[in-house]
Amino acid sequence: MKKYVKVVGAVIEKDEKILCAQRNGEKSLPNMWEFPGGKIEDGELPEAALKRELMEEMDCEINVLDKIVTTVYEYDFATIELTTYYAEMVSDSIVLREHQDMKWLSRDELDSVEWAPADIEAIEKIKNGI
Ligand SMILES: Nc1nc2c([nH]c(=O)n2[C@H]2C[C@H](O)[C@@H](COP(=O)(O)OP(=O)(O)OP(=O)(O)O)O2)c(=O)[nH]1
Repeated sequence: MKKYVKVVGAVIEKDEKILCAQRNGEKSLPNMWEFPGGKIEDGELPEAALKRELMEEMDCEINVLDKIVTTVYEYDFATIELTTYYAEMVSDSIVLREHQDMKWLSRDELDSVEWAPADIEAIEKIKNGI
């Protein structure tokens, strides 16, 4: 059976723009865009996992706000359960430690990059202001 992996993603909004991060070319889903975050460890609360991942990946402290949606998506390499949360930055800067690029996009611009398929449901909700 395929691996079932629980993942959290942060939808960080600042000045009406949303932080979008581009995956590394050597990883699964190469060059695709996603929300920063990652796998929940055993016994970890989703919100704590999100704060930890943002520190590890972007050297960025966040406050986790409302949950957006949980989507289960079956890739060929794993089944991913992605839960997205709105979040706000506490730190005022970002250091890209794992992603190859980042962009701040308005809701209207979100379709201008190629999102990981598991993210599409969240993108639709965000575009509709949910
Ligand atoms: N962080 C994050 N991961 C996502 C999103 N959408 C999506 O399909 N994923 C997938 C990519 C990865 O397979 C997995 C998250 O794993 P990870 O971030 O901890 O680890 P990773 O990039 O090294 O992934 P992997 O190469 O081990 O598969 O979830 C998203 O919006 N944010």
